[in-house]
Amino acid sequence: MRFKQDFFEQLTGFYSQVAPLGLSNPHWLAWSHDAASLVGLSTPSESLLQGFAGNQQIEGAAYYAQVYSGHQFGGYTPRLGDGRSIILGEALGPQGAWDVALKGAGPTPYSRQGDGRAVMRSAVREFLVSEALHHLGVPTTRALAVIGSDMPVWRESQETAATTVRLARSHIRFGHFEYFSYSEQGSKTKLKQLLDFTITQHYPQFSCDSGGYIAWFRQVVTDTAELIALWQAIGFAHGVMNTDNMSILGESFDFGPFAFLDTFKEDFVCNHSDTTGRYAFNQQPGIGLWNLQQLAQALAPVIESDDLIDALELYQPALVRAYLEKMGDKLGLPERPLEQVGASDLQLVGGFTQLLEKSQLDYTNGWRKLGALDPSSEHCSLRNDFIDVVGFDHWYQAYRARLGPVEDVESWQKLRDLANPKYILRNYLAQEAIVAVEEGDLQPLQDLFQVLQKPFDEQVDKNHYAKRPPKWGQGLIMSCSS
Ligand SMILES: Nc1ncnc2c1ncn2[C@@H]1O[C@H](COP(=O)(O)OP(=O)(O)OP(=O)(O)O)[C@@H](O)[C@H]1O
Repeated sequence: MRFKQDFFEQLTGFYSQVAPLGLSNPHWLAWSHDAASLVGLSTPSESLLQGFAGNQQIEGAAYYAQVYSGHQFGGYTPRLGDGRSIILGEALGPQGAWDVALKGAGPTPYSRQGDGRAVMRSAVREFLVSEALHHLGVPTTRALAVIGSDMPVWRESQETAATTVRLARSHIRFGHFEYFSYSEQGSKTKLKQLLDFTITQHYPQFSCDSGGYIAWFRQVVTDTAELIALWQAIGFAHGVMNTDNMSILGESFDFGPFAFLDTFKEDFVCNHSDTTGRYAFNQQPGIGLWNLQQLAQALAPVIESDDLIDALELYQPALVRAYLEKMGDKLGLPERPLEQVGASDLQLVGGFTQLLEKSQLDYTNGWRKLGALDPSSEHCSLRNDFIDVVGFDHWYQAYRARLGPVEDVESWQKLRDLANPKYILRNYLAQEAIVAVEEGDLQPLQDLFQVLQKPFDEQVDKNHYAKRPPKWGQGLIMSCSS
């Protein structure tokens, strides 16, 4: 790997240098060839293993933990920072540079009471979901590998430590801006420095002046809206949308108790600690805006408030536009100007998801089946899946009216398969793979990973990966202690 160290060299005072503690008896648990190629790597090697485990220095790496703060469950925590993640620098790849971070590499000055470690199950989950989301077409941080070890770590019981090697185009979070806005006692210097760095590195189309700043913020607002629209379309619940978990680049970031919806439930909560449902599935769009409002407040010392407020107005329309575009693809609707069909298309989408919810049907499979039907036929085979058959008939009538004539049904169905994935990372599948890893068998993890890399394809002999959870896995919520 070849590194540049722009963050490290240009933003002194925004991080602490820290050495990883190392892992005993490290071994590869997972490796993503696709992610590895982004930083010019092809195959795993012993020296990479020892390097990523923190047992050996990696040439050119700087080893630092960034400082940031953030709103957690609505309350402001003035100082967070990378408590268990050490960044090596920006690795140069064929399509640009990627931050490489060792998540779970040991304590840092920001660890507070934590041990700086990640347990195997959470490292494997982060690996799988990062790569799964990427292959579903959702912007996300990537995962290059997971290193396991025999090092004991205590959570609710004894587990083993592991490290996820994370790639991110940037690790800058909303919380970085909050930290440098609120902790510098009125000095705008660092906030401006961070803003200029972000723009120069990641938004070269904008200038580092007042016009460029507001153009940049407008872009952040729409990028965030579009990301959340994709989550809603694909049925992904993040679970902990704190502002320190929001990437400034609008990528999915920091995976804890996340879940893809199985049985559709609009207000599904995937996080045990979220007792009020703040981060419920149907709250995500509103929370995205709330988080942007916090970011705007942090930026107020350097961008005019009126401009920030105007930019926030872009959020709702951008989200609706992106959501309707995605759902229109799922439904196969012919394109029409949004002003004409926006409201009725939203009703059509809502009508279908309500039917799914009433009949407790699976979100992903429900859409996949819809895309496989013959819309030229008045009789829909799908109707028997629904309890509310009359409701379904009404909906189907409205759907066909909006669709209009479909000439080539086969091509129409093929296009639907590209919009309605067959394979998602169901919690029970992740759990089965994790249990196998605990028992020393890596095959189920590798097989699952293989399937998730082609989520839209019909894969021979892989139908069981598309099945709804067995009883033990229904509504499975993962532990938050990671
Ligand atoms: N075991 C741990 N030891 C030290 N710090 C921790 C530990 N677990 C979480 N933290 C810190 O607590 C804060 C909130 O944790 P959160 O789970 O949101 O992040 P994370 O998953 O650890 O890291 P990231 O946001 O980089 O993916 C972060 O500052 C994080 O570094």
